[in-house]
Amino acid sequence: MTALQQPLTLANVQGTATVYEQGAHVASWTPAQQDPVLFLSRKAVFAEGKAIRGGVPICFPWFGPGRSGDRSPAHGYARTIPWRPVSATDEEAVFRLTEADLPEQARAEFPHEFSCEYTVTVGAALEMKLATTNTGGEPMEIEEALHAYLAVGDVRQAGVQGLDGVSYVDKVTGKTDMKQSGEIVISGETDRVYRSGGPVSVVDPLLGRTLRITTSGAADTVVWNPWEDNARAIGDFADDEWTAMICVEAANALDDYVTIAPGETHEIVYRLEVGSI
Ligand SMILES: O=P(O)(O)OC[C@H]1O[C@H](O)[C@H](O)[C@@H](O)[C@@H]1O
Repeated sequence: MTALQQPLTLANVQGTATVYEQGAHVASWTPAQQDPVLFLSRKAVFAEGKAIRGGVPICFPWFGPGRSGDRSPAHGYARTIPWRPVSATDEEAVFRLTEADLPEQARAEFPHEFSCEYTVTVGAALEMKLATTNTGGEPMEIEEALHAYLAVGDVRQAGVQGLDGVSYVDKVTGKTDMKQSGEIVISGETDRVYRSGGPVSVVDPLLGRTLRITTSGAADTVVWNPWEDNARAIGDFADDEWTAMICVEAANALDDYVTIAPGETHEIVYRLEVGSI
């Protein structure tokens, strides 16, 4: 496997982030005088064609195995191929991906002309905006997610707030008509597509902070923790790391796929801030 090039570093007085060209993948974000906010596995592999375990993978043009359930690779192509750097300052980096960047097989499976522009803004907040333009002549259906891995002290003690009363699909049990009651407390394998785009807070008493997530253009919030047994089965994830992370993802998945008309642009935005408990 060929190792990835060094990531781009965005550093200013308010915070520092690193972004790999492969996947336009934000691998870390550390606001000034704070601990890292994104989880990155110590077994993450930084190699061409391999998704990085942690940070913020971009899932596109489908999520997981897609709404049909038979798409491969998982989460689409965008996280494993290089994006083109467009511009970079200490605060903002922009990357682009078009159909011309996709491998041949991908173009057969996703036969659309498009331009994805991804803007990462680093400061006291981390903001990621994925703008997808349909540059072809036919309507284009996409699924997508900004699949953020958040670092927590111990996931069993953290609470995810903001989804009380929201209906969700439970991908662990296969039940599609679930309804959240109160805050989410992780007490086993969790893989849920909530039918709401936030705002959501992860209250973390151990690290003494609250991670605040606001999104736009996302119909869903995905919450994922593999728990103990599944963690062991993931090669690029250490056995004990499931306690130190939770994924809270902005998504348009399952029935919430997006249809983009020719010439139109769809945007999904994920904004992350750190607050006190
Ligand atoms: O292992 P990956 O392909 O990166 O996927 C990791 C996870 O991503 C999402 O959260 C999905 O909802 C999960 O079903 C999946 O297991």
